[in-house]
Amino acid sequence: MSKLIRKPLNKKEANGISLIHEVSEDNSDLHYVSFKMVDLQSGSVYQEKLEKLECCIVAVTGKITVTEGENTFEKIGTRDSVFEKKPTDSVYVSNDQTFEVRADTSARVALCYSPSKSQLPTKLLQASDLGVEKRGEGSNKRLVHNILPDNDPSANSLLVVEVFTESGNWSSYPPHKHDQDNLPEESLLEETYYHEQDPPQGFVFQRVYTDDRSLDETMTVENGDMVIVPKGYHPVGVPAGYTSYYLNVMAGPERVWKFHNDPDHEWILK
Ligand SMILES: O=C(O)C[C@@H](O)[C@H](O)C(=O)CO
Repeated sequence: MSKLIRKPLNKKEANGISLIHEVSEDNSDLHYVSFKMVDLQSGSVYQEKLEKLECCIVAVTGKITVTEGENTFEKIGTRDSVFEKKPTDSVYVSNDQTFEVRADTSARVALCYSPSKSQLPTKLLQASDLGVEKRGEGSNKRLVHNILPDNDPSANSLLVVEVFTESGNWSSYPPHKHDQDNLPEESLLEETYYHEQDPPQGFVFQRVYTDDRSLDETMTVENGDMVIVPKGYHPVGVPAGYTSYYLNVMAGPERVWKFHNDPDHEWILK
């Protein structure tokens, strides 16, 4: 199996917490992005003290109460399934802060991390304030919820977005990459994908490849899998009958999303 794909851990920890995914510098080739997905039983509490990292706490499903110092955001979260396609609530917590996530209902919570040295205010990223985009045309259409886009100054290095791609469509397509620290031409952003499909027995195909094909992995990605994109193009194809969801986390030396399309396939945009 490719070292870029991760199957759910489903590791039951203490007090009603299950670790679904943990991606970090210790177990991947990533240096900027790290990620945890946890399931919380109703009433359970997840606590963490951040060092020189910032964190976007995404209420993927269910309702949670997030506390950091004097800040309390009660019963946030908007959906029982991502496939309700409603934007959801998140909370930004900066470096050197300690936060707590209490599950008001059973909840799946994404913890999206990247480097941060200059502390910014803790902030609720309210669902109703998120930018929603309908991108693409033909069989290249997708729906994008911008949770922490690069034009939102709430974070130092973190970018978070979720994408819905319907039956028979492609996304992250035409294939693009952002693996060169060469602004204004291209930015260097590592990326992770947390995938779900509806109905859940579905799968999508994702290819991660470089111009010189020194990296060229095509993966069958199933419900709950993660894909790690340290570099290269990373298109996703969705078979007929299924809807794809993925949550992207990106980070790099500059908080700018400036991608470069694969010149072999850019013609489809014309
Ligand atoms: O536009 C899309 O299809 C989503 C992708 O841009 C995805 O968020 C990504 O690959 C970001 O680099």
